[in-house]
Amino acid sequence: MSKVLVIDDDEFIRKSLYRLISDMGHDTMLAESLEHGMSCAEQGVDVIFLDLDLPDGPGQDAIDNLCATNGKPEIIVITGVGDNYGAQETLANGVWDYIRKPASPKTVSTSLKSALKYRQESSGRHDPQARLDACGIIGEAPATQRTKQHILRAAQSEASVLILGETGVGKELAAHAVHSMSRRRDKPFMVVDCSNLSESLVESILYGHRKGSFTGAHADRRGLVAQANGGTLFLDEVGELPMSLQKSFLRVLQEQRFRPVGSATEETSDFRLVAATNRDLEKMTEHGTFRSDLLFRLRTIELNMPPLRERVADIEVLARHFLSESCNRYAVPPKTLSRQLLKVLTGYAWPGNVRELANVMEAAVIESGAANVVYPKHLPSHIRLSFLDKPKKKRQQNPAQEMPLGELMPYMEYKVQRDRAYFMRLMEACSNDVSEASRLSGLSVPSIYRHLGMAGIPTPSRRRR
Ligand SMILES: Nc1ncnc2c1ncn2[C@@H]1O[C@H](COP(=O)(O)OP(=O)(O)OP(=O)(O)O)[C@@H](O)[C@H]1O
Repeated sequence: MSKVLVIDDDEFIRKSLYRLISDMGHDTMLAESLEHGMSCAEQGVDVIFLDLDLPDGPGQDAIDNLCATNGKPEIIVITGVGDNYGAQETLANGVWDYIRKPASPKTVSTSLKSALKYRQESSGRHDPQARLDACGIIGEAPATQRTKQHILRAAQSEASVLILGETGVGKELAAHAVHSMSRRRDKPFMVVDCSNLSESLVESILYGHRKGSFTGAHADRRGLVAQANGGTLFLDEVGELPMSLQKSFLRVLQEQRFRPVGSATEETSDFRLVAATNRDLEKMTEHGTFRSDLLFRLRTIELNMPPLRERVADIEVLARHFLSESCNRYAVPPKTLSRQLLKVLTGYAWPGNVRELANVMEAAVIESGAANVVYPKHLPSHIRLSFLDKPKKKRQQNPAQEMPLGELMPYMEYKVQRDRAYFMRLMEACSNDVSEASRLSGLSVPSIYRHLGMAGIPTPSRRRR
């Protein structure tokens, strides 16, 4: 017996669905509003029939939250003819099915049965969340959890997916996850790196060629499109796809037919398309460097990968992961991260995102040598400097600015306070290593000691040479 929730403000519909679903042997809950529906869904349900026009808001706005509830339910939208939120948008949002009212009992029961069958099969294989974790996507920050939910839903559909995000955010990882969680998981995942397609060989790389079709074509060769048959074709850096190729490629995407170079006949390939880019494709279409019809074809589902600075809560777990990965790679005993180092890492903006963090942790493992704790001094200096530049509290940024006129302190006193804040932060970033502080600040070692003394900061004992 499965648990089914009906969220609809129309009492007649609620009652009819209740009878139909209960007769099918399922436990049925009814809710007349989004708020009530959400509290029922929190109890864990398998399928939700969701009306879009509800008294306390549009149903489509609640799809994400309903999908994220305990039971990770499938959603079947059941909506009146007048609603302008269309089937395409709904399905692109990862909804299981879209039914128009008035719906026959057969339509409703068929849709419910297929959703439940899918759940049974997929839970038999694995818990979707566990499968997602197995795809190697680390992080539990709210923005990451939302992304994971979107990946899960994208994987359940067959629609084209366009993954957007800055460099190094994990777009390729997400594309892999969409494939590994889809019904095509046992078939090939073929990557086309569009930034690396040489104009002369591009057609042969994508569509293959026949022996003798050009100099150097010594044998028949299958292209990436043919190799993706049954699986997923991943167009990485799709914004770099040469304009000259965009038109012919659009046709291939639409018809799933292509002609190998030198062949008289066309071949077909049943592939699911996933593309990724860090470029602004909308803007590119405005500038005429990307075809709008191709963009339209690529982005049935859009997945936005948030930058690392918007999921600070993930930095620690990712840093630990890359630290342990690098320790294994370099066959050194496991290391731990110092508290100060975590502060520096979480305060940095990570323009290169997760890839930059992975590289930094690898460099820190090398830099820390035999030490079993990694300190800020093992980080590249630009990261430590950014920590120094960053005010701890607004007040320290410029104490004078926030000072009411009546409280203006004598300049020398103000300067002492500012210096003290700087040197405290410097020593924290350098884990109290004066030579390191000297290197980072550009001051001599004796000068550092002098400043520490003047600022009343306890001085670390001088190292013997
Ligand atoms: N959430 C994550 N958990 C674990 N590893 C991650 C995560 N996100 C990214 N990575 C790792 O970071 C590196 C960069 O990720 P990926 O290549 O997927 O980024 P990208 O957005 O495709 O980059 P680019 O735009 O430069 O092609 C990879 O080694 C990937 O495994």
